[in-house]
This record gives sequence, C-alpha cells and structure tokens, in this order.
Amino acid sequence: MLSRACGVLRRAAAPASQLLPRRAFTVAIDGPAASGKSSTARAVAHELGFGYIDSGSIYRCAALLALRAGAVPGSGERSDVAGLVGRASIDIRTRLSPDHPAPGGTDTGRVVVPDVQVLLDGEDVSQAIRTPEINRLVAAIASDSAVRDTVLRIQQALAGAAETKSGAAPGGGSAPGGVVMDGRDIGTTVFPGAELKIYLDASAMARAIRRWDEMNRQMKDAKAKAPAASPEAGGAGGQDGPRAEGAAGQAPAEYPSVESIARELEERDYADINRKHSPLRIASDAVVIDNTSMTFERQVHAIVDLARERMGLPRKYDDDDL
Ligand SMILES: Nc1ncnc2c1ncn2[C@@H]1O[C@H](COP(=O)(O)OP(=O)(O)O)[C@@H](O)[C@H]1O
Ligand SMILES: Nc1ccn([C@@H]2O[C@H](COP(=O)(O)OP(=O)(O)O)[C@@H](O)[C@H]2O)c(=O)n1
Repeated sequence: MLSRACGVLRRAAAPASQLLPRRAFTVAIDGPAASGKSSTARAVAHELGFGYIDSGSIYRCAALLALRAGAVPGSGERSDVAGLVGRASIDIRTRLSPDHPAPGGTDTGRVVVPDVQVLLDGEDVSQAIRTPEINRLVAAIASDSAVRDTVLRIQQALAGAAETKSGAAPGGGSAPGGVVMDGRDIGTTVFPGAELKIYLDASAMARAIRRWDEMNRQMKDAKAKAPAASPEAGGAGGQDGPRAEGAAGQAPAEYPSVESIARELEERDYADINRKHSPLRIASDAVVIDNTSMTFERQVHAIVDLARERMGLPRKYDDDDL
C-alpha cells in the first residue's frame, strides 16, 4: 500500500548521484467529464511504459467517505471531509489482463487500455465510486479548498511512487520514467511544469452518448457474468435505455437516459468550471484536442507521438498532425 508520504520519501532518499540524470516526464490530461481522459491516459501510459494516476478517483473516494460519514454538503452535519481523506489510504493500481502486451508499446500500434482498481483503506471501491449518487456529490466535495489541498498531497505522492516504478530498469537500475495523470487541474495546478499538457474535449452530446454506451456495455458484461439474476435486475433495450449494476454487492440501479446523463455532465462541468479553487481551465501551454470526430486510436497515437517528440524520440505513427 502506498503511503501518502512516499513522494517526499522518494526525493529525500535519492542519493546525490541519482539526482541529476533521473528526469521523470509528466503528461497532464485535463478536460470536461467523459471527454475520454481516463481511457486515453491509461492507453498512453501503457504505451510509454509510464505510471498512471486517475485523479478523479481520489475525489470520488473523498465523496464516498463523506457519504458514508453522513457528511454530505447541505446535510447540516459539520464535516471534516479533508480530515477523512487525509487519514485514509488510497491506492490506484493498473491491471493488465493475460492477453495484454507488456507496457512499453507494440509494433502493431494496437492500443491497450488497462483496467484500473481503486483501493480505499484496502477495500476495492472501483465500482462504489462510480454510482449516480457519487456523480451527483463529487463536484461539491471537490470544490472545498481543504479537500483539494489534501488531495494535492496524495496526487503528488502517488505520482512520485508511479514515476519511480515506471523508471525501474531491468536489473534493478533506474531509468527516466514518467507518469500520466488525468483530471481537471493537472496542467494548471497539480503539475504546472508538466512536459506535455493535453486538454481533451468533445461535444456535450458525443460525451453523453459515449458514457451511456459505456454503461450499456458494463451492464451487458455484468449480466453475462450473472445469468441467474432476477428479471427486475433489468436489461438493455427497453424504452428507458440501459440499466446498471449498483456498487458491488448492492441491488442493481436504474440506468439513466442519454438526456439525463447529458444533464448530469453539464451540471458537473458547470460546477467544475465555476468553482473558486482550481477550476477547470485550459492551461495556456496545453495542446487542445477535440475528439468529437476522432477515433480513440488516433487520439492515443497523437498524444504518444507528442510525448515521444518532447522526449527527443522519433515519432512512431504515420498519423497526420492534429
Ligand atoms: N475518440 C473517441 N471516440 C469514441 N469514444 C471515445 C473516444 N475517446 C474516448 N471514448 C470513450 O468515451 C468514454 C468515456 O471516456 P473516459 O475515458 O471514461 O472519459 P473521462 O475520463 O474524460 O470521463 C469511454 O467509453 C471511452 O472509451
Ligand atoms: N483533478 C481533478 C479531478 C477530478 N475532480 C473532480 O472529480 C470529479 C470526478 O472526476 P472524474 O475524472 O472521475 O470524472 P469523469 O470525467 O470520469 O466523469 C470531477 O467532476 C471534479 O469535480 C477535480 O476537481 N479535479
């Protein structure tokens, strides 16, 4: 388990001989909800052999902690969500399935999107932090400056640990590693000096349809794994659109329509853009990619090549410039 102090420890423990040659490369990917940040960041990190941090999942853990403590905004309960998060142990693990090639890219250009597992005090909360209830709550929790300060320290510690792992050369030496982190303020606040900043965007309707589609696929997977589920557990194809499994072990919840997903994304974007602390902004030195009409592979290849160029490596793909 990672401790929140490991970023500090890594720097403090590095012998002087390692300080100059080692230079981690940071890719910051920001953008509105469901613009493709997390899937793209995971694929780019895998291809470059870098660590990956999904910063949204840390805020989602904060929202889950607040919910479980009955300390949601407006409940009247005086809450110290920052304290709850500060005392918690949060770990984000990238998982490869057996048919995935090893990190570092392939000659075929095949895009690999590893799974990510989020552990909160050792509990796998990967599904519990992606419920409609957390979606509604998370932006309010993330607008609290004390929560943001605490999450910032966790982000930096996780990134330090991920860079160290990605830079571990075969044989136990150290090679320049890197980290890809996605969120809302990575290029502006968390890593303002990131070597590559991407702002990923897509039309509101494209984003809502993609998220609906994603939920539909997850529901089908869950159904395939649990064929004996009761009829009330729901199924796709009705007038109401897809339905969902709830958090692990809970009763399946109703999936919303595309329109209501679009509304939820719009409300969350509004809150993220208009909050006082670290609002969602395009960093002045970010490369803006609108992927409304772009394939997933192309956006991954383009970002990998931008990173390679800035690392002094030759481009790998033939895709035209963006
Ligand atoms: N260029 C693209 N074309 C079509 N679908 C995409 C594209 N980029 C991402 N997606 C899909 O959109 C959905 C939302 O992406 P995700 O990475 O979860 O977004 P975010 O992290 O910004 O919320 C996923 O199902 C992802 O596979
Ligand atoms: N760096 C970040 C990342 C997420 N967040 C907050 O966390 C929420 C969830 O982020 P997410 O990346 O999981 O959301 P999706 O885009 O995946 O829906 C966002 O709507 C923001 O309110 C933030 O404020 N700053």
